[in-house]
Amino acid sequence: MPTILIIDDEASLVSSLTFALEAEGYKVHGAGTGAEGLAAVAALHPDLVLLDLRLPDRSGLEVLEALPRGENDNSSAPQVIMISAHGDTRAAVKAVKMGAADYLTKPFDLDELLAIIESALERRRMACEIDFHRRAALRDSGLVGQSPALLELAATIGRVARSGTARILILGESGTGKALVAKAIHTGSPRAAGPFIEINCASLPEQLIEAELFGAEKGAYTGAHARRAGLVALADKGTLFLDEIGELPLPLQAKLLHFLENGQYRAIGSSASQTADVRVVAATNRDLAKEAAAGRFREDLYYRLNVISLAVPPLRERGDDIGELADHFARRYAHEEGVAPIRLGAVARGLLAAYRWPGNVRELKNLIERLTILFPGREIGAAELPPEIAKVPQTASPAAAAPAVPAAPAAPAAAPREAASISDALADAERDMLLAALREHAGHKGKAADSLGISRHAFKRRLQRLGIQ
Ligand SMILES: Nc1ncnc2c1ncn2[C@@H]1O[C@H](COP(=O)(O)OP(=O)(O)OP(=O)(O)O)[C@@H](O)[C@H]1O
Repeated sequence: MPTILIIDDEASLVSSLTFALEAEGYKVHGAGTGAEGLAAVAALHPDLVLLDLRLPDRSGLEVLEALPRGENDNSSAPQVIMISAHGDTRAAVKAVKMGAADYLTKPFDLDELLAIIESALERRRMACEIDFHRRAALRDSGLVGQSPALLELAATIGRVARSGTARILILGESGTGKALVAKAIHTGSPRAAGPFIEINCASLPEQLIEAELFGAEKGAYTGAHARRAGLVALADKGTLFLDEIGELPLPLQAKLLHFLENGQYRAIGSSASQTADVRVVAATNRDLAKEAAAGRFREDLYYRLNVISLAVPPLRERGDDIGELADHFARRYAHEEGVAPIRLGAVARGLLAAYRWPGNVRELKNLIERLTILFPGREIGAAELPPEIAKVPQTASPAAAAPAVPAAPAAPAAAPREAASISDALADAERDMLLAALREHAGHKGKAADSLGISRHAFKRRLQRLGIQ
């Protein structure tokens, strides 16, 4: 049952409207002043507010300004209908420009009021529904974050996924989550029951990528001991995700173009054409238009791939997502390591928010993993953070919400090379701790793991990752 709040100082109007609206099945509350009205909105979270333009303590426009807004996906904001007296029309129109759903001039007809209320509530229901679907799509995709930029991305993913065939080019800096976006497109598409196959075009030399993509006959090249199916064949009825497409060697670009144009391809060493029903989603952190202009990427392939392009924003433009992602990874790594999660203090949160994150979510994820190992269960302050983050200049990001940062020389804006040095510094610290624990326990891994408060399995995984024999 929708809740309506009437903010009006005319007691007789409030009581007659309350009577009429309750008879229509609404839950109704009244408030006689702007202050009372704002308190009632905060306490009752009404679905709709009937707001008089003239109130004893302040104007209706001031109250409207102080109410939660419906923008930025805040679908819980109430719909507002202004009630104006004769001669107040200009103010009422201004209210609509400020976000009110509609206005009525006294004296008004009850049927007219009911029709306006119903259509405003319908609008709110739709906003809530869209919001619900966006958030559900985000949850299912595994993309953590609630920033307007991410919600917008989730909405676009939902729209583009539906077609099931349109090719999509995902653009964004390294580590922003392009692979997760590709997976979300697959999961939200009619191909969801089919396979999702991923290949990183930068990971293999040319001939191996060709064999990987299109398959090869036995003996087609040195080392091809058996016939192998390509990923294109494996992705039949599903989605093929070509990560780092900008790195695909030129001769292979021609073969991919041929496949995109007519759905046909040929395995290495085979004379027969094969077909596959595949949706191609590609991703790159390069400016492909520029690469094409420079002759390093085929222009025709670029246009074939770029039917719809989708930009994943860098982490530094996602505001509150940084804190939410940090908490998410803190819980996840604590669970994996079998330790208590690290806690981020206010200073650490401010510093993380102000840092530029050249390696984006991947860099944040790695940082939280290392902090979990080094300081399980501890509160993280500036001292526990790597110097590049602890010393971030306050002006580093316009969105920076950094609290007082310890006096530090203004460091230049962080560059990828610095990110590598953060990782190196943390890896060194981790290596020292692991080796010290091993030495202390005469090479006994179980005891060394116990002394660091992590499981034996986690301990061995770390040794392996750091290449410690
Ligand atoms: N919004 C997010 N929520 C949770 N995890 C995320 C999010 N974005 C990225 N990640 C994680 O960060 C890491 C990097 O993401 P991903 O590999 O998708 O980035 P990418 O843009 O494809 O990087 P590259 O261009 O280097 O291939 C992954 O482990 C991914 O799971």
